[in-house]
Order: sequence, then C-alpha cells, then structure tokens
Amino acid sequence: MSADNCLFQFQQQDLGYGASPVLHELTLKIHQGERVALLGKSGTGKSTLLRSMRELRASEVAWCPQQPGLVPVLSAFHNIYMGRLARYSAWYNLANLIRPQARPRAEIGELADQLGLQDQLWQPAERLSGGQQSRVSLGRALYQQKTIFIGDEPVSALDERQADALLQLLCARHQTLVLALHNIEQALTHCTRIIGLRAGRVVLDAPAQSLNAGELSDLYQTT
Ligand SMILES: Nc1ncnc2c1ncn2[C@@H]1O[C@H](COP(=O)(O)OP(=O)(O)OP(=O)(O)O)[C@@H](O)[C@H]1O
Repeated sequence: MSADNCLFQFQQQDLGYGASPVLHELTLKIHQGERVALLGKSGTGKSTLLRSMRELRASEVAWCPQQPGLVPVLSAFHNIYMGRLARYSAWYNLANLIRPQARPRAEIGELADQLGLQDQLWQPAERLSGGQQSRVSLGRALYQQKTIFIGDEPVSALDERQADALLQLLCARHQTLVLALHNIEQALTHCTRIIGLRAGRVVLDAPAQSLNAGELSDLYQTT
C-alpha cells in the first residue's frame, strides 16, 4: 500500500453495514500529503467512508468523530488528555486524573489557547456549549499528535471565523487530512482535493484549485 505514498486504497469495494452496502464499488486512493474534503448530501456515505479509512490505519490516525462523545462529568482538560490515554501507563493516567502533571498542563494549556478554550479548561464538559464541546473534541484529536487527521464534520458547530482558524490549525499540524465538510468554501480554501459523493458513489474527484463553488453546489441538488 505504500509503494507510491498511498495511505488508503479501495479497489471496487462495497462498504457498509452487514449485508447492505452504503458505498458501491468504491475505487479510491488517498496519498500522503493530501488534504481531502468529502462533500455530499446527508446520508451519501461520508461517515461510512471515513470510518473505513480509520479502521485501515487506526494507530496512525487522529480521529475526530461527528458527535463529540465527551465524558460529561470530566473537565475539558481531562477530555482532551484522553487523546493520549493509550500512550501512557494506567498509573500516570490516574495521577493526571487526580492532579494533572506539569507537562500535560502546559501542553493542553497551549492547545486550549489555540482552541479558544482557556476559560473553560476546568469546566465539566456537560456545562459547555455545543461549539465549546466540539472544540474540546478537536483538542482531544489534536492531542493525539498523529500525522493523519480524519474528521467527520469537525467544525460544523462553529462560526465561520472560528472554523477557518481551526481548519488552518488542523492543516498545520497534520501531513494528511480527510474531512467530511458541508461548507463548500471551507473545502475549497483548506483542501487540495475534493471528492463528491452522491447516493453512495464517487461522482466527482478533482483538485480543489480546478473547481468552483457553483460546480460543487450541484452535489446538493435534489435530483
Ligand atoms: N451503524 C449503521 N448501521 C446501519 N446503517 C448505517 C449506520 N450508520 C449509517 N448508516 C446508513 O448509511 C447511510 C450513509 O450514512 P453516513 O453516516 O455514512 O452518511 P453521511 O454522508 O455521513 O451523512 P451526514 O452528512 O448526515 O453525516 C445512511 O443511509 C445511514 O442510514
């Protein structure tokens, strides 16, 4: 799979759940260094494709799911720290749960500044707004420090300015990104390649610089 820097490859594959495929005869390659936006109407299979990619390279992928999936009673700090739970011993994790250590405090404090969460860092997740929770979820994925970022609508709960700033941050911190997005302008601005899905099939796959917003809006037409 890596002869030509290919990270993900599907060859005439059906992807889905049980016996019912969502994506049909998918043929697709994604290479190291690409910033890919998946566009398409709700239910066309973007999440299904992202999940399959994540499974292919689980240990190399920073994963940001569509639902934040935070632990409600734990602080923003602790939820972000969870991005590295698997990297440390149970004792170190327990110590950080009770009394966060200097190093993670510094690292997560810096991330919180970048995410605009400095004032919410010690608030339980259940007391955060939807946008704040989604930034904590982004922080947890960033804290994993992986080279590949896979995000399922990672900025859809944020206002335009915040979304642009955080997409820039994600791009700066990861070599390869695959993002399901609903905002065409964001896809054109931050990604190098656009893949359009319709009814479980790839109907468009082109460099972002060769496309315009009008062409992409066709993906959202009802017929
Ligand atoms: N766990 C599941 N089991 C069975 N079917 C599922 C499951 N998850 C999604 N599906 C079905 O797969 C299809 C594609 O869903 P998917 O979540 O991949 O779409 P999407 O393009 O990401 O949509 P959205 O933009 O709304 O998130 C839908 O018809 C959905 O009902």
